[in-house]
Amino acid sequence: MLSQQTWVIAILLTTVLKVLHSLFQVRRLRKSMPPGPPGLPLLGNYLDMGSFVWFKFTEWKEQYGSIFSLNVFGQPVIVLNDFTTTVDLLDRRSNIYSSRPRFIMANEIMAEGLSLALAPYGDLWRRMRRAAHAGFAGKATAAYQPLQEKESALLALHILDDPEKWSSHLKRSVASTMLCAVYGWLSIDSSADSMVKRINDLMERVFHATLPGNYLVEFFPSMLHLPTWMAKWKREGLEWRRRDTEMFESFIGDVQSRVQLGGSDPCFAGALLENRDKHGLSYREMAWLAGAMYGAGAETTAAVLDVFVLAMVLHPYVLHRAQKEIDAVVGRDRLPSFSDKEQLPYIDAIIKELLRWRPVGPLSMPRATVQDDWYQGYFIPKGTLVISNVWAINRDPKYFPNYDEFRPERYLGASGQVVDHIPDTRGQGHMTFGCGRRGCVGKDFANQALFMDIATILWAFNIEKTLDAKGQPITPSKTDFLDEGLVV
Ligand code: HEM
Repeated sequence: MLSQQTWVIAILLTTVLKVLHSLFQVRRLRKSMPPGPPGLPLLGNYLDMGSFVWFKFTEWKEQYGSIFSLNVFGQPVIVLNDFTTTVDLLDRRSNIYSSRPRFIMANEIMAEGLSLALAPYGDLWRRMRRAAHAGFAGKATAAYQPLQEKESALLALHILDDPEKWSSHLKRSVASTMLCAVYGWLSIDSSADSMVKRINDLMERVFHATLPGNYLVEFFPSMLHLPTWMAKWKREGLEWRRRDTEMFESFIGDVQSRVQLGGSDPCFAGALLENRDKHGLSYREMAWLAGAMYGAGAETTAAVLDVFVLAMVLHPYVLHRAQKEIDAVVGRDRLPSFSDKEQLPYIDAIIKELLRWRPVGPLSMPRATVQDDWYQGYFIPKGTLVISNVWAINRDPKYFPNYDEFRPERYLGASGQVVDHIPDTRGQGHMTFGCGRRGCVGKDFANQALFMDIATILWAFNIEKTLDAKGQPITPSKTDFLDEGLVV
């Protein structure tokens, strides 16, 4: 057995050697990589970044163009800033650009490597992604429509009862829809529900662990080999893994018991269990996959609905035009339903514009390359971290004149129907769901949920500025951001 001192020396030595090696290597490589800001010795561009880094990237886009490179502590990074470059690499060269960087704490330690969203490109990701796609994408999404209609009506009732708490109602409603879709649960009454709280705490820990700088092991992977008695973070991470695995396994176990008794509503976890052999997933893999679907879908969708409320307060003419459309198609005797969708193109245009105007993930999720590549005469080495600057991509003046304005009309043609004028986004009209094999697997489900919630809210309510103590309307800022890790 090695002594404590030997461990520390061995790990320090390996770490120093590896850092020096990558620093020299990245200096040499950057000569043939896309251009970019020079950076400092050792740190590279680390200090240039700070918070709300997508603004800095967008400034650099003006200077260096649609693709530029950075070096962060010896890690080569490229940033993609327009539709063409992003689709060329992430979609057309999906076989090279579909992995994720290593998330040692968030995936390897805390999730036993079983997080679909953080997993490297490979067999486990492929099996999980296929199962997620079968349950949540394309035609499968229609099965969730009755649930989404019911949850939107409940959302309207809750807002009617207590309009001041609109944001908590939105969170509750999205969490409830996701949990019912994943586990076939009955509606969740409150966003303070103990199960919702447990899963949200887990998600918060995961987001915290994915942020650069929170765990040194991300920069110095050899620290992973430290024994637990020397590394509190590792002890904690493994304990969280034990508890979270237990929780997810109990959720899916509960679905299994209900299925066996013949009393389970159709749900994603039920379908996973039923198709277990076809997807080739173990019990534990299914448990983590089901949990991941909730985690990836809840905060993101709720954040878009918050942006919707902001956009309506700031642009009453949009609200009035949408309400006119709804009144003409739906009337006052019934709630909107999915059967109205074709006749409500302005609602679809609002959703696209919300996702374009304030992407809740302005830098998407990072990718990593699995082999060396050349693009436009530039070298992109294996292991490069790839960031899509969705903020800049969605504000390309070539496609979106006056890009800072919230104007759903930009997605409508002369006859008032939604037009697909952005090449290669497969009808989305923005880059907020990412693209290629690793793009958002829940985008159809999310678009559907947004449609039902937004149509129902606009049918039921006006949304207006609140008043200050003197009775004057308060205009909320359109340029303040709250960065919560996964969503902004
Ligand atoms: C409006 C709401 C949503 C937004 C803005 C959003 C956005 C994203 C983005 C940007 C990515 C990374 C894409 C990439 O790497 O190119 C992603 C991945 C993912 N999303 Fe969504 N998402 C939303 C809703 C959902 C929902 C409702 C679900 C589940 C039903 C979901 C499940 C996932 C999963 C599992 C991944 C990881 C996919 C992988 O790594 O293979 N998302 N999402």
